[in-house]
Amino acid sequence: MAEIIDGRAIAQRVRAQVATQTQRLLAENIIPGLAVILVGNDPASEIYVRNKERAAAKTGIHSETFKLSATTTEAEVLALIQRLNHDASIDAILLQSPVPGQINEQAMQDAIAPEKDVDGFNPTNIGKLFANRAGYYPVANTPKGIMTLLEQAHVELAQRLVVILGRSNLVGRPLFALMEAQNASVVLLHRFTPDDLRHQLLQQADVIISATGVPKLVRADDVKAGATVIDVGITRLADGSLQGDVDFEAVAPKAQAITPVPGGVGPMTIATLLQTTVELAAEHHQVELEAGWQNI
Ligand SMILES: Nc1nc(=O)c2c([nH]1)NC[C@@H]1CN(c3ccc(C(=O)N[C@@H](CCC(=O)O)C(=O)O)cc3)C=[N+]21
Repeated sequence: MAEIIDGRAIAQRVRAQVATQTQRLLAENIIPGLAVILVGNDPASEIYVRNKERAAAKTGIHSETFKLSATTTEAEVLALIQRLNHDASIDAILLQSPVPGQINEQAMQDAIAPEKDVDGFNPTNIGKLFANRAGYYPVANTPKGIMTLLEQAHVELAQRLVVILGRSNLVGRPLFALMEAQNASVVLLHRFTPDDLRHQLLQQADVIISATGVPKLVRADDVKAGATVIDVGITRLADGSLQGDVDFEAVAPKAQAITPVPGGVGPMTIATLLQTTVELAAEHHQVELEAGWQNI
């Protein structure tokens, strides 16, 4: 039976580190500031934003949520982003995805100043990630949190085969770059990958990351004995329960380590968002964070 990677417990340790780091910044009169922009009323986004507000408040980060109606124009969102870009009390700006159809999400991501781009969606930051540039720049928090989870679970990546399902800008693409930078051999699959090819590649994988939103896509016969399985998918079923991309009951007995849904990757995303906010604040004020503080 696999080790079940406890995302809540690891997220709790990350948040405790963020709180300690925030206290150090506060002692120097630096208040890390996070602005979240939520346009419209997507129910999943509302839950995410509420959880984030609560977590930020507990760590001492100043967070402001801007709730805009579903009929907000692109010009209004742009004006808000530009105001926050120039607001010295704000270190991190997050535009919650998805946005209503009248708003061009890419144009908004381009408008967020790269040094306040807490999601790492600005092309400048994506370019640095894919070029494996040295120095600090923000990276999307779900993939960054998955790297922390794997490190905490002592999962080796160098020389291993990693198969990622799903090529979103939020998860699959940045994760590909992060894993490859750790000397894994990485394969990025998507909805146009033929089923038989997907099965063949999954069966060889040392690490499987699934981020598709297709419930129970990854089955026991897809998984090599001893593989590590990270489930990023969250689908709310008709009965209100949450289902991941992985058939957990069937896969867990074969895996070396596996994340549950809920309680796996989700809590890490929020903790890592707070971590990135503090890192951006430290960058803006040219404060060195304690060496090794991420070694939770
Ligand atoms: N700009 C932007 N950045 C994001 O990072 C972003 C986004 N937009 N849009 C939506 C997705 C989704 N997302 C989640 C974060 C936490 C949980 C989470 O805490 N999940 C809990 C369960 C929560 C529940 O019970 O519903 C868990 O898995 O244990 C889920 C989903 C961030 N996203």
